[in-house]
Amino acid sequence: MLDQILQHKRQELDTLELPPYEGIEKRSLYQALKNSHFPVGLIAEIKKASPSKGVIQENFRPVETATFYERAGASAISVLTDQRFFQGHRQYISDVKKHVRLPILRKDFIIEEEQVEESARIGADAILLIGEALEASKLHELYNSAREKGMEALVEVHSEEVLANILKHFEPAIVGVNNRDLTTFETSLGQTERMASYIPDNSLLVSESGIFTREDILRVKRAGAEAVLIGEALMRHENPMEQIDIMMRSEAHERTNG
Ligand SMILES: O=P(O)(O)OC[C@@H](O)[C@@H](O)c1c[nH]c2ccccc12
Repeated sequence: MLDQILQHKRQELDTLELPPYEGIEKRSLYQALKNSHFPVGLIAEIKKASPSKGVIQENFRPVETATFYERAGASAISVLTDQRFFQGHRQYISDVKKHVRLPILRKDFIIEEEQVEESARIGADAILLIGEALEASKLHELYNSAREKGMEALVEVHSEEVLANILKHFEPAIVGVNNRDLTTFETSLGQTERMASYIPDNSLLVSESGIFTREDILRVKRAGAEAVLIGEALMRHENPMEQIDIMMRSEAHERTNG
C-alpha cells in the first residue's frame, strides 16, 4: 500500500502548482506538546477517510472539528491533505489556520522539496516525514529545509531498522512511532513499547495510531510517550470535545489519585 501511495505522489508532483505564500506566522509544535496541560501532549487529527478504514466521517467539517479540538485542550492539530487516499485537501490547512491558534501539522506523504515549500506557503507549522517512505539522507535534507522555512518536522518511524538509519544522520527533535505498519495496516501499541528504548533521550516521543481509550493513553505514556496522535477515535465521535475529555482528562484524574 505504501508503495502505491508513493507512486501516486510522484505522479502528482509533476503537476504541483505552488500556491501564493499565506504569510501567517509559524507556531512551535514542540513547545505546544511540552506545554500540554494534559499528562501527555495531544495532536488531534482531522481525517475524513483512510485506505484502511474507508470513510470515517461522512459529514466532514474540518474547521468546526478543529475548533472543537482547540476548545477541548488539544496541543496541536494534524490535518490530512492527501486527496486520493485520505480525501484530504491542502486548502483545509489554510482554512483551519485562520480559525485556530494551535500549531498545525501537515499530514501527507512528503518526498520532495516542492512539497515542503508548499506546506510553508499554505500555513503549516510542521510537516510529517515518514522514515519508511524516504532515504535517511533525503529525510534529513527535507527536515533541514522545513527548519529553514520556520517549520518543524515530526519524523515518523515504524521499525527499529529505519530509526537506526535516521539516527546515523541526525537526531530529530520530535520522533513519532507509528503503531500502524503502513504495509500491512496492522496496529499494535506494543510497537511504542518496543521502540521507546531506541528513541534518543532528547527527542520528544509521540505515539501514533490505534489509540482509542484512556487505557491506551496510559499504556503508551508508561512506555515513555510524551504525546499521542489520535485520529479515528475523535473523528468517529459525534462530540469530539467530550471524547477528548474522556480520554485525556480522566487520565489526569487517575494520575492525581496515584
Ligand atoms: O486514526 P488513528 O488510528 O488514531 O491514527 C492517526 C494517525 O496516526 C494516522 O492517521 C497516521 C499515522 N501516520 C500516518 C501517515 C500517513 C497518513 C496517516 C497517518
